[in-house]
Amino acid sequence: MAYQFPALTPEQKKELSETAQRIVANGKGILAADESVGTMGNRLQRIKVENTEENRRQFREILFTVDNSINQSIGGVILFHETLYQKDSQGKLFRDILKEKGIVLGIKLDQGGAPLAGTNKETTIQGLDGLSERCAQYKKDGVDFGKWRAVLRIDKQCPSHLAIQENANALARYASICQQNGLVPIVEPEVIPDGDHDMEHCQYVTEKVLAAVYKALNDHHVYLEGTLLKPNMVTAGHACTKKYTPEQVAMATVTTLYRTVPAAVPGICFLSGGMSEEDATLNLNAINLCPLPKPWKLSFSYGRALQASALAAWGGKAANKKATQEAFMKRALANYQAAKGQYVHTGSSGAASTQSLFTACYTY
Ligand SMILES: O=P(O)(O)OC[C@@]1(O)O[C@H](CO)[C@@H](O)[C@@H]1O
Repeated sequence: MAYQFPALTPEQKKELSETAQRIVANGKGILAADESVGTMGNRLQRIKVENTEENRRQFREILFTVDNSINQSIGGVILFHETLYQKDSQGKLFRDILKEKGIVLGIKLDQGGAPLAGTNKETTIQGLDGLSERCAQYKKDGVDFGKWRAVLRIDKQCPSHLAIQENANALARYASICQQNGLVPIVEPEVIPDGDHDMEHCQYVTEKVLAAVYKALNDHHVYLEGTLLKPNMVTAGHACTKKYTPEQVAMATVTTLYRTVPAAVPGICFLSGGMSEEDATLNLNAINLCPLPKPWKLSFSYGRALQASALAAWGGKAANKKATQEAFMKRALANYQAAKGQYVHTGSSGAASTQSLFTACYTY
């Protein structure tokens, strides 16, 4: 079939693929600091801090003003709309602080779930209306990548064929719109860990979901070299009684990716999905040591697993800035090492780093 209507110019493709590669270069990963106001409220509630714009700003200021050497382990930061336009206490925009560190700016573009009628409470994700205009504005404001999270659940009759197809199509449409506006799309189809299913069942479902996503991306003429994938690791459900080692998780995860994700994709940055900080690091390390072909960079785009210790150390008090930054830096460094398969667990982790960060039905 002749290719008569190219979607992107060679210059656009070059920019997109260079940006994607930069984010995951040399063991770097992503800090997912794009919690919506509601999600951030849940995080702050755990440490008994009120969910005000000022408190959200203060915590994020502490993270973003960490030592410049953070740029060795963090290649990109995903922001929520509010944060992109916030400033530090000296009046400097967060986005300028991050850019000066050489960190690529990303933005959450999805706008929450809507029910798919006739299914077992499944959803599709909203945010396609006006997306092109939003992307164009964000690009002007210094953003170079986007994120869209679709949620799939394992349950009776779930995920349904409809939910898989509908979410794959929305992800592909979003990815195409991002690329038209010069943003690298992070494609995030998350199979959430709710349920008592075993790891093998998660593998079966994740393979079906990813295969549908890559078919849809191809149908929408998405340039894979200018994308990043943000998948779940293949794990047992949170309530499953059978336990699996990081090596078993790694084998199931890489097998799944090898069967479904084209080698043209430069990087796969896992979400942490409620794993403890330490488990997320150990699993990523095992994934990078897995003896299967791995044509992509295998890195992280963690929200909870990069911020839990830092949030606990902060506790809403400015006086805890140093301890908060140390906790964040420690996790960033550990995951950078894991992205190279060089993490060595020392056994000196704090209590917060081994605590499960699971939230039931984590759908927003
Ligand atoms: O699973 P984690 O690593 O905590 O977060 C993954 C993530 O995609 O889900 C959150 C909710 O959309 C976002 O804040 C974040 O980017």
